[in-house]
Amino acid sequence: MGATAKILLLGSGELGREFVISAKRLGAEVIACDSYANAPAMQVADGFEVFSMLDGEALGAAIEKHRPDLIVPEVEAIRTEVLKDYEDRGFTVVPSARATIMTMNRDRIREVAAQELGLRTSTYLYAETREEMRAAVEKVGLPCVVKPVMSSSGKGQSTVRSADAVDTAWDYAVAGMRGDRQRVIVEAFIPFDYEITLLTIRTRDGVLFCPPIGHRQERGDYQESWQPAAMSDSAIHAAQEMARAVVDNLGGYGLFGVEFFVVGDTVIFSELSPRPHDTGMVTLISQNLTEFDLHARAILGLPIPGITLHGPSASAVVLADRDSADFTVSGIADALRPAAPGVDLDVRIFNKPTTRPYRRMGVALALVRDGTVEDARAAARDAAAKITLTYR
Ligand SMILES: Nc1ncnc2c1ncn2[C@@H]1O[C@H](COP(=O)(O)OP(=O)(O)OP(=O)(O)O)[C@@H](O)[C@H]1O
Ligand SMILES: NCC(=O)N[C@@H]1O[C@H](COP(=O)([O-])[O-])[C@@H](O)[C@H]1O
Ligand SMILES: [Mg+2]
Repeated sequence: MGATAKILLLGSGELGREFVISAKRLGAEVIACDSYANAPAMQVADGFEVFSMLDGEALGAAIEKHRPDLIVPEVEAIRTEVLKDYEDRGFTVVPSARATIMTMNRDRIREVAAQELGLRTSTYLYAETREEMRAAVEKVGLPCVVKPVMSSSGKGQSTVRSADAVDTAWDYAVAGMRGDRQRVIVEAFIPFDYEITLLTIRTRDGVLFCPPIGHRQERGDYQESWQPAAMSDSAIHAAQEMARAVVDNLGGYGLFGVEFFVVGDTVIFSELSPRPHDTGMVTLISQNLTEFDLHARAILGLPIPGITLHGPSASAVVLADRDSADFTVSGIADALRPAAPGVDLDVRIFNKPTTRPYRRMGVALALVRDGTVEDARAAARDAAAKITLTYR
């Protein structure tokens, strides 16, 4: 086929879909994998495979069948030991098998950040039983945040505000955890002023940063994001140095979404994704190169001469509210009509085959040429509100 590189994409959601488009524009061939057919990235890829990424045998079989130049994880939940195995046999895992193992397990990345690198994090303890969790909550203090060590997008996460809530939080964490380790992290609740994602790109020519992205989360899941987040120079510098330390420790090439809480001028490391981040979808309108373009260039060894911001920008999510396999999406024309001049609007509709409560089905994007980040946030929220899901 004469492709520049053959990529096996592990996970085929909305982030994968945009990544496939970016990689294909640079001549790559992409085989998209996920646990269900017709996933968003499969719809735009060269080929697809349907299997659970947690099934080590099926994962190995897909790697053997396609013999990709690059294995690119798109979700956290992957049988990562298999990736390590194939890396040892000479395959390239993006950014590295170790990075996928460390970040899939909150306790492992926390140990690297807090113990090995000495970065500031929330106070934390681990627990493997209800009783241990009760003791951990007492030591860490109230309020605190409880999360399964293996989970993402807020699954199994809750905030404990009183001692009576310990049982409910434990049960919720156990129900929301994935993988075979019944273990939670109990973190002191950080009353942050704001939180950011710092998109950090590790390339052969060094480490690059995008302007910081602010975001708002509900139920541990992102609702809106904006760029640039207003931050002091010293806070940006502190976040960049922490992000650099973490990505250099993890190694490999690619884009990482490094999450921080900010209190005054104090920057606290939270966690990171060794791949494009959901809050980074704002870069689909805000930058000359999107986070997906940057990931593709970094892993293909292509130059990134500069990252420029077009102006204050924002993204706002479109969520479903029930389970359905028969629904339509409408209102796109209204969503794309700006209420004011000087505002660019766009949408991404993911075409997921089914809905479920709070499932992200699309995102609205806004860029204001002559205005503020607040204007961009309002424009993105208004556009998202115009998109409706009708269930049949
Ligand atoms: N210790 C904490 N104090 C205050 N808020 C917190 C704390 N930990 C998490 N949160 C809130 O919950 C959100 C989700 O937490 P976190 O990023 O750890 O979960 P996640 O499941 O990995 O999410 P994702 O996979 O979407 O990144 C954070 O962005 C923040 O808003
Ligand atoms: N915070 C991680 C994240 O945003 N991941 C993105 O969501 C998809 C899963 O969506 P689904 O649960 O709707 O299938 C993943 O495939 C990825 O694109
Ligand atoms: Mg997070």
